[in-house]
Formats: sequence, C-alpha cells, structure tokens
Amino acid sequence: MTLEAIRYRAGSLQILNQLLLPHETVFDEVRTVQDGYEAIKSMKVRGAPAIAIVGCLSLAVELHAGAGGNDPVTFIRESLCHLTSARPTAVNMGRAARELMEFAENESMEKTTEQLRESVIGWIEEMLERDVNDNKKIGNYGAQHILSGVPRDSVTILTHCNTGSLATAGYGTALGVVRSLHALGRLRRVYCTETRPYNQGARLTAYEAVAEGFPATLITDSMAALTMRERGITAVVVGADRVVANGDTANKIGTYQLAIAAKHHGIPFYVAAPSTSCDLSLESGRDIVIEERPAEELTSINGVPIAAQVAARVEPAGIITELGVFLPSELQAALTGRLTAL
Ligand SMILES: CSC[C@@H](O)[C@@H](O)C(=O)COP(=O)(O)O
Repeated sequence: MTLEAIRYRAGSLQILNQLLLPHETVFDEVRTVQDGYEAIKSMKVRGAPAIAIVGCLSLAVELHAGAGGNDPVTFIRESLCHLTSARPTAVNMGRAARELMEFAENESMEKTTEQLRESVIGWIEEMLERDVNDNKKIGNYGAQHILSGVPRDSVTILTHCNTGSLATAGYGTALGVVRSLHALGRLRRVYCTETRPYNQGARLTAYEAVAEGFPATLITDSMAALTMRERGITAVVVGADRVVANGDTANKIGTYQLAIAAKHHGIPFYVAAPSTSCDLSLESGRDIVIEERPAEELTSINGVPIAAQVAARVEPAGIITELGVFLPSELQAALTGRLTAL
C-alpha cells in the first residue's frame, strides 16, 4: 500500500493537507495557480518533487478551465514564475518551469491556443507517472547498493525529514529506498528523526511507517549521533532539495549535522534524489538560495507558543564546571584531580 497525497483527474486537483497530519485526513481542493502557490508556501504540500508536481498540476487545472484566453503562453510564463518563488531551495519546481516554458513556446508556433493548452496539460500529467517510476528505480538501486555491502544481513537505516509518498507523486526517494528494503524482507529497522522545527519526521514519516508496516523508531533530532553509535546503523539515507554540480546537497535543516555524525562513526551517508532535483548550473552548494522560514515555526507548534522569542546561537568553547573551565581533552584529568583550572 502507498499513501495517496495528490488526487488528480483532468480539470480537478485535491491535495492531502499535510499540516493536519497525523490527526486529520483532509483533502483540499486546488482550483487555481494561486491555490497551488499557497498550498506550497504554507507547506500543506511539501517535499521537492511534490512541490513541482502540485505547482504544475494547479496550472493544468486552470488551463483546463480556459485560463490565459488568447495568450496562454503569457499566462503560463507568469504562473510558473509565481509558483517557482513559493519555495526557492527545492530546484524541481524551477527546473520544471524552465522545461515546460520551452515546450510551451515551441508548441505555440504551430498550434492553436486550445491545442497548446491541451499539450501543456498532457506534459504536466506525465510528470506524475514519471516521478513514481523514477522513485521505484531509486528505491531499487539504493536497496541493492546498500545490501551489496552486507550480503546476508538485514539492515538498519536512519533517515531525516519526510521523503516518502507524501513528498512525491508516490513511493518516495530516501523512504523509497527504505520501502524497497522492506519489500525485500531485509529492513531490520528504520530510525526516523522528528525533524524540528516542522516535525515532518514525527508527523509524516512516522505516519507513513505505521501505514506501510515498516519496523520504525522515532527519535528526537538530538538522539541521532548516539543512535548511530549504539544502534548498529548500516546507512543514513536522506532526500535532497537540490544537488549541485560538485555533489553539494541542500536538504532539510539538520541534514548537515547527520552527515558529520555519520562520517565520525564511519557510517555511509547517501542522498537519494531524482535527476530532477539535480542542478548542474550551480558549481557549489554556496550558490544555493536557502529559504528562510518564519521564526514562529520554531517558537510555536500548531500555533501554540512553546518558546521565548530570542535569537540564540551556541558555540561551546569549553566545559564550564564548578571546578573551572576545561577543554574536553582536559576533563578527565580535571575530574580526577590531576588538573586544576587556571
Ligand atoms: C523527496 S523530498 C526531498 C526533500 O525535499 C526532503 O528531503 C525535504 O527536505 C523536504 O523538506 P520540506 O521542508 O518538508 O519540503
């Protein structure tokens, strides 16, 4: 079974409102490009591939109703530009916009406006099917690769954020690898990080794991390094919002520290992403525009304030004890009385 997050038929689009999960299953109607933009911006729909698919499908629905009149190309261009601005870090929407615009401009040279609308809708509808097929291949490649290192054993995976059916047209990317391992009977357990501040791991990945029957354990983000040390993690597998030419990857906040902890523990770290998430026009990760979300997403949960409104930054330079201030390397000596603070 695979969860359904996008319901589409010609002229009609409904999306599962992921802000209400796991408590409520509500499908919202998307009738216009503006509805699509708002659903993406507010994160009713999220995950790089799903953002692009829902954005483009919202355009398909409006085109089906005749939007753009005698000049659909201008309408398509303005709509794609608007949709791309909703979540800039995930490259899939921007890339789909570029490719679709090129297609629409070519089609407009030899087709009537009605034919143009139809062929653009057809192009968009293919995105849905392509994404599911790509994800199944990612799942298969990833599972086979990970299993090649452990020929007989089951494996334990740690993943971050939500990269499953809810973040794609179906099957998932990093969670697709987990899904394939489970289907092969080789998944011992998947550890899912809660993924603060928006809790996609706790609200969405844990929900998918229960729905699909994966053996899963939810951990706080702060438990990840210890889990790597104590729980026999075979591999860390995460998704991507954008992978650039040198392999640098932008993904949900917290991915960087997982990569560092994995390296420290000698655990292989994989990024599972379709080629539509790759952006070879950028040389390094420093060129990626990183989306800044509202501070309230950290200081409240579902509108309930949970924190004082301060800006905090932690850069520990030593360990301050009642005996004095010590470097980590000095602590043992300090606590056993062999060293005194200056
Ligand atoms: C297949 S989803 C790939 C990425 O978009 C995913 O790893 C991720 O970080 C999602 O973040 P989100 O902020 O929930 O859109």
